[in-house]
Amino acid sequence: MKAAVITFPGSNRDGDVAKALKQAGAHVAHVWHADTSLPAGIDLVVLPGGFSYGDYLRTGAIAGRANIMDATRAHAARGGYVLGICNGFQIACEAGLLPGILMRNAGLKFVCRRQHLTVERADTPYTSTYAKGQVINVCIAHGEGNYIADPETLARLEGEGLVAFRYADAQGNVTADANPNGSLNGIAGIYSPGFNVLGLMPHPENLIDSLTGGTDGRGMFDSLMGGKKAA
Ligand SMILES: NC(=O)CC[C@H](N)C(=O)O
Repeated sequence: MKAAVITFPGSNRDGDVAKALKQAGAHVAHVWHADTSLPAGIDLVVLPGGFSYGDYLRTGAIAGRANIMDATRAHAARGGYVLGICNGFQIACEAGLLPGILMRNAGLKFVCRRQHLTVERADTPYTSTYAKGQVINVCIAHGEGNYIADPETLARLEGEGLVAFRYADAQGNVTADANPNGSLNGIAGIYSPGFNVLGLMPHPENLIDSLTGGTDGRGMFDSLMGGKKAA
């Protein structure tokens, strides 16, 4: 698989996600946000985490209008994979790749901690190495992860099974206490209707090595590479 990792001014997890992709067996190209086209033969576009444009205006709002986003939208419209992680999820929403928006955390504080998630379904290109309902332990680091959508959009996401992950406790209970940011229905990530676009606030790219926190994030990259089981 060929992946393009986009770097925006203020991206800071582009190197991390490139490492995770390479570990899973992907070929990785680095692409600057001001470029107007993607390298030939790209299967996956990654919008990485960070603080594009210092989170000014609204987080992701300026990056969502970068030159490369036209090519990214065209790639998604062709059914190509787009993975937006944290700031990348915010950018994907601002660019119209995914519905809804990420608001300031309900507690108005930046939250950096370990977090359990439920894997809502295991029949998608991003989750085939997980089990449905599996509880994974990853990390979060964001100030604006409070997922909001209008009631019709939320009902559609739920009705069409487009919620990818929810914030949960260690037992997999989706409770207000386990919700770090106030997201509606505990939503931590969502898919596009074709399951080719995934946006999520947690950082799977930082859970790929048992020496540094665990491997619960590896499955997402292994799934994309064709579903081999995470080691
Ligand atoms: N780690 C990140 O990507 C942070 C995302 C964003 N800048 C926020 O704080 O909400």
